[in-house]
Amino acid sequence: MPAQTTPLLGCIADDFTGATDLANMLVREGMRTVQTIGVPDSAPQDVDVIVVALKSRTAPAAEAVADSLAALSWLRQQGCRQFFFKYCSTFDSTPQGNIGPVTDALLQALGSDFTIACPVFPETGRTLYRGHLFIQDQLLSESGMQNHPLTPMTDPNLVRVLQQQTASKVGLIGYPAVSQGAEQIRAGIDVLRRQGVRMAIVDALENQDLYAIGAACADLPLVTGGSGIALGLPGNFVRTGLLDPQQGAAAGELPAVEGLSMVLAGSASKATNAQVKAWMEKRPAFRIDPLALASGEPVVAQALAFARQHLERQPALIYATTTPEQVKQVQAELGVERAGLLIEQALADIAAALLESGVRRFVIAGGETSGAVVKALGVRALRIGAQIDPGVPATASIGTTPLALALKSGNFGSIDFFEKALRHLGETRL
Ligand SMILES: Nc1ncnc2c1ncn2[C@@H]1O[C@H](COP(=O)(O)OP(=O)(O)O)[C@@H](O)[C@H]1O
Ligand SMILES: O=C(O)[C@@H](O)C(=O)COP(=O)(O)O
Repeated sequence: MPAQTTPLLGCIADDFTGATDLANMLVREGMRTVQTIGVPDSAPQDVDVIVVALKSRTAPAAEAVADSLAALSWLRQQGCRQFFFKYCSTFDSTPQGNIGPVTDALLQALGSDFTIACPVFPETGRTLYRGHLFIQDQLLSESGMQNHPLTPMTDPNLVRVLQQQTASKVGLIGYPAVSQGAEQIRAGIDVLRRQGVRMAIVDALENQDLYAIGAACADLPLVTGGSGIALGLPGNFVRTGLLDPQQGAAAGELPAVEGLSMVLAGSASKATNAQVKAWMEKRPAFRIDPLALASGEPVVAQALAFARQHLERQPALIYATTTPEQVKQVQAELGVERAGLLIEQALADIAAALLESGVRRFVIAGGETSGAVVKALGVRALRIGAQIDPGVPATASIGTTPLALALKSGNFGSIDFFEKALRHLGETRL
């Protein structure tokens, strides 16, 4: 079968590492995938999927809608046949949006009357039963997400949560139907459609459920969810002869990248804290102090001097990561936004200078942090490679200095993620 020349699936992701997570799933299922940073100037070649990464999760709803519609319009111009709106597996949103308003706008633009909403991602412990989202063994509202600074999730019932964000009728396809497979799910969709439901939360517990849901959604112009639900979509293209099933692992092949390596961590999440601690037990690390940054100390220059001292011999870590208590203290002193931006800017400046010094492999922890760093590195698009850990693939930059990158969402990755990721990117001095 000749390689597909027009992309099949067009995806819009509401944040940067979330986009990479989605792309990872699609590559795993044999689709060649490129992620762009916003709507790009030119179309990527030789791809089955394009994922446009936006920064719309916490933007005002009108802005999130406008950015998402612009991405949709561009993806339609590229010839995509089906569209996917990716949000967080913890359904991160406020009562004002943006999952509801963006879904409404995309449905309307596509002339469609129905879609599903399913954030389930079993490999990272996100399951949904009778409309209630669980994070491992806890309800969403007791998982720590109730304390999220921007999008506190205090209600685990996603039918209720989504209904608050939209005037469209929201329904549920429950586990009794889902567990019986694609045909029953399709029947459930038909029933809800007849009742005037426009968006259905869909229960799922295992990957097997996600494959069935994917098959049932073959004819929907728009599918929405976390990265898990994308597992079942590539099979639809294989069944209709549009995607070569032999492509398999080759979909994730990346060019080798030569050069020095560095880890940058701007995430303060629990998983990143553990990963930083594990790294520091064996390897060099430099802490960015936000208060020193704010008082004008030459923190960036000090971090670079540290890096240059180690880089020729082994990779090193520069991190702002700290405990929630210390983050709160810094935020009280500097303000939430200023603290975040100061650190993101410092890590971005450090990354740009490291690029000049020959660093070509970067492991970056944190969604916002990844956005800032990748921008400073001049990257506009990424080809997606093999999975490092659930939700995090190896990636390679396209159209700029060849770089190997791993962008980690704060909550993802095993405790030894940094070393593991560096090895995946081709670093041998570990
Ligand atoms: N020590 C710290 N004090 C205050 N803010 C911090 C600290 N370390 C990191 N931050 C900020 O916290 C935010 C973390 O967000 P992000 O990079 O998206 O990580 P995650 O994926 O874990 O949410 C960033 O804006 C970052 O600059
Ligand atoms: O779906 C997920 O959990 C991730 O892909 C994601 O979007 C995580 O967001 P951040 O933790 O803000 O990177």
